[in-house]
Amino acid sequence: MSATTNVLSATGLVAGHASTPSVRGIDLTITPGEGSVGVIGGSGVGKSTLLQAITGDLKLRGGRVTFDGRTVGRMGPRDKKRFGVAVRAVRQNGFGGLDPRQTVERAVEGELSRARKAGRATGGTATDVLALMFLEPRFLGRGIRSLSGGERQRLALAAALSTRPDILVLDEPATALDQSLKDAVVRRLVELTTERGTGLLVASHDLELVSRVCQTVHVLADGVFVESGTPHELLTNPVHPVTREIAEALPAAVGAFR
Ligand SMILES: Nc1ncnc2c1ncn2[C@@H]1O[C@H](COP(=O)(O)OP(=O)(O)OP(=O)(O)O)[C@@H](O)[C@H]1O
Repeated sequence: MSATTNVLSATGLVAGHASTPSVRGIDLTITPGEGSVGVIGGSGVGKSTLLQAITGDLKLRGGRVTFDGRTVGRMGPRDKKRFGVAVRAVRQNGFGGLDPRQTVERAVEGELSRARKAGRATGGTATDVLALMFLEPRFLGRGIRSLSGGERQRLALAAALSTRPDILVLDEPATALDQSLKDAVVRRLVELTTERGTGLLVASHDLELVSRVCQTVHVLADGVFVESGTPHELLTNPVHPVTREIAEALPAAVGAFR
């Protein structure tokens, strides 16, 4: 895969659920193999809305989203199918596209089978998929609905990773995890996406997480990007008051990034 294929790009994106759009004039590019992009901002600023708009799950009010040069909202069935496999999203509190009525094993097997049919090299079993996110084989027989929030979050991440997408879009990927699991999950995410050249877009209110995963970070406030930079730049020299507030709220223990 060359660095210029399978690029997901938003230009002048405007989107929202209510009458006033939550996000406006957003420009964003995720290029597989060229580092991860983070969107940081407080509660309700529009992070999930932005991610839904970028993945084609929410109609745009303005602007354009393209994947590999094709406009996402206007794809024919073939391109749409390809897009669905190439760009995987794990929503906040979601099931990662898995059917919550199924057992973990059945859902993961279905996922692997779809990925194989789409020509994605999965080369593993359902047990291997669970191991990606430190879930033991004993979970295979469990119903997805019966999982705890943290188990479900890790299953959704593992399932998305198992299909080897070109781009992974994650909305608050670690909110349900305790600190030690969060550390392990973040390390694994960085390791796998770096090794595979997966483009990663992560939205979170958690600057520590975003700083550890992303090379470029955009600060979202009042629906617009107010500042962008590397995590180090935003932490050491925050310019916008919102960035300053977020940086100052970070525990001193994250001094490695300052
Ligand atoms: N389905 C919906 N219908 C109406 N309004 C919505 C809907 N989903 C989100 N909103 C509103 O859109 C705005 C942006 O919400 P969004 O979920 O994108 O924010 P967020 O930054 O992801 O927040 P959080 O960090 O709390 O999850 C909020 O005012 C929210 O109440």
